[in-house]
Amino acid sequence: MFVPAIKGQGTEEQQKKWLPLAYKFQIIGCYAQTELGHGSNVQGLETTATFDPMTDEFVIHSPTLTSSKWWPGGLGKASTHAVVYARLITEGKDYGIHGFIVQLRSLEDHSPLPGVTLGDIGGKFGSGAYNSMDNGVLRFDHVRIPRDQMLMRLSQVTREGKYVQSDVPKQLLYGTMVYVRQSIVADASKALSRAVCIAVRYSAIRKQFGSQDGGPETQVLNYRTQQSRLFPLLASAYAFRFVGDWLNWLYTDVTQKLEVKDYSTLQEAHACTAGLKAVTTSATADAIEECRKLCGGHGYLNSSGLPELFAVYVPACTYEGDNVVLLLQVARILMKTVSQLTSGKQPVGTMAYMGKVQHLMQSKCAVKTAEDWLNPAFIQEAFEARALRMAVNCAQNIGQASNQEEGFYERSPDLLEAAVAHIQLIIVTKFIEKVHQDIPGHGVKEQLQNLCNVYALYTLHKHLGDFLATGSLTPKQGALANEQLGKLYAQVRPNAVALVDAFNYTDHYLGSVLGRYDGNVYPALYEEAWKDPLNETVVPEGYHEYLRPLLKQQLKLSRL
Ligand SMILES: CC/C=C\C/C=C\C/C=C\C/C=C\C/C=C\C/C=C\CCC(=O)SCCNC(=O)CCNC(=O)[C@H](O)C(C)(C)COP(=O)(O)OP(=O)(O)OC[C@H]1O[C@@H](n2cnc3c(N)ncnc32)[C@H](O)[C@@H]1OP(=O)(O)O
Ligand SMILES: Cc1cc2nc3c(=O)[nH]c(=O)nc-3n(C[C@H](O)[C@H](O)[C@H](O)COP(=O)(O)OP(=O)(O)OC[C@H]3O[C@@H](n4cnc5c(N)ncnc54)[C@H](O)[C@@H]3O)c2cc1C
Repeated sequence: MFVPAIKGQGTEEQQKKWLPLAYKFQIIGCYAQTELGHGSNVQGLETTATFDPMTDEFVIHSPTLTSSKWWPGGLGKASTHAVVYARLITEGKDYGIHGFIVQLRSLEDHSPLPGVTLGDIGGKFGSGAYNSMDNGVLRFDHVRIPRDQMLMRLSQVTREGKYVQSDVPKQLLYGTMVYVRQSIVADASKALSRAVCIAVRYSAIRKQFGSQDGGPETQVLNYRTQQSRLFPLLASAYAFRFVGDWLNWLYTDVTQKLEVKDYSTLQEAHACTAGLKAVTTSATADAIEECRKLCGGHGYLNSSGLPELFAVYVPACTYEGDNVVLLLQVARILMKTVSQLTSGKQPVGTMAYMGKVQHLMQSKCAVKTAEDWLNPAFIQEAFEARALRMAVNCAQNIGQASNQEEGFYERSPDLLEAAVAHIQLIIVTKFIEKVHQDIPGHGVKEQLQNLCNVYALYTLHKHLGDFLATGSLTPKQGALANEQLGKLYAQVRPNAVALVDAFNYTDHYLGSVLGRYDGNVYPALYEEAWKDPLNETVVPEGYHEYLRPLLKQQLKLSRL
């Protein structure tokens, strides 16, 4: 994040100076924004950067305990430099949060520079999976840096100490986070596909119950409950891959527009990266845990690869923006869009469907049979009607409050659900668009169509309350969707293993004895057990100190 921050907020000159050093690992940088007292609320950060016109320097300082930088990855032990986000103060005025390049450690002996206190913040969730990352703590005691180490693409401070705001939106300060959020959506698909690959392969080899006359037991992958839990996750892995590909296109397009000072899609980029990051990471974290449970007891073994994958993945719901905070950002933009509908201003991009407000507010879903749910037009319209009606309902309720902000606060739980509905519509839309494309490979398109319908109808089933409460569907149509879902699971089953083999993960990358390509799980589990350090001795350490005295004492007591 050190590099994209300099790319996005540094001048050409600053990029020429600092990026080659970073690329060649002549310096190691981190992104020091979050503090002990503030993470979500960036504008609440307390670290100060005060301009000293006498020396043409900024004085970086941590005025309070809560201003200590806290969490930045790589900060504790590895980084020599940081992009530090601090309150810019010049001529006695606080201009808010800006980025500054600050050297933290000597390039000679890696010792912290004068005025810099550095360390690691300690162990984290799980069996240490994330402990390979030195998330750090950093405090400044009046550390001086040259004025030209303020990232000056978005705003500048002159030699005399005058603050100058460039003619670019101040939100570009948040650009690095937008970049990382879009990459996290693709990462969600990778993490989810790993977990699903393990769970599907294991479910194909695991047999339990159902033996007839001594014959083989039933593959657990054949149980309807296993399919109804697992196949929506398989479909989600593909859904997140395709929406992640689209989001990368959107991000690239916005970045190109920014180059020519076209800021027209900045808001769309923010809403989509924030919302898709929130929805895909929450779903993926839940799905990895579900995949662990789908593997029964063996899923709880470290050798299954699932506990570590879960422990490493779950902070994705928090880092790069807490998911609730990000969804509320989406909700704010939805409310702004709804308020503009009466002005005649046509919504664009992923909000364009809201322009069909007259139709969508009164449309009646035309589904009459289970098979009708295989028609993408019916799915698309149902998801559009749900999302729009939820947004309009929120806007109407907010409108009844004494003031907008109070209303937004009071209705924030409902706004959260409206934001999720909008983002799920984007994911469904992009999946439908993908399967409408020419897709090579014999039968591949049909399989992806099945998965697209599984993702859409599973999501509809899971959020049926929204669809019924907004009148977007009738209970009968909801039941027909569930009926169709069961038929789709039967169509996915024969290709389930092929659909996870298609991720083409090596056994090494998968890191799971349950997900081995050859399915030879039981010998691998047995072999792996003996590698456990506890098995280095036949009689366990502690026997003589603890077990033997206890056993002897109890034996003696029993003879009394
Ligand atoms: C074995 C297993 C192995 C592997 C497992 C598999 C995979 C692992 C997965 C991934 C690993 C790979 C990579 C991981 C990558 C990164 C993770 C590491 C580190 C994480 C780094 C961090 O966390 S960095 C810090 C992140 N912090 C945040 O996100 C802070 C969130 N807060 C904010 O963004 C802001 O404070 C805010 C937006 C919430 C509020 O902003 P503000 O106070 O300014 O107020 P407003 O809401 O009024 O906004 C003002 C206007 O600005 C618009 N806006 C806001 N944000 C943006 C934006 N980003 N872009 C554009 N516009 C923005 C907003 O809409 C308002 O506009 P108006 O028109 O209404 O004025
Ligand atoms: C593994 C990991 C790596 C990280 N790496 C970095 C890094 O490299 N650089 C960096 O700068 N930071 C990093 N962070 C910090 C991370 O970005 C923040 O933790 C994250 O942005 C969440 O902010 P917070 O901790 O202040 O959460 P809080 O905002 O304190 O969240 C606590 C609760 O408050 C709720 N909440 C907060 N505000 C609102 C609101 N307005 N309305 C409703 N609910 C609200 C949240 O939903 C949440 O439930 C990392 C964090 C982790 C876990």
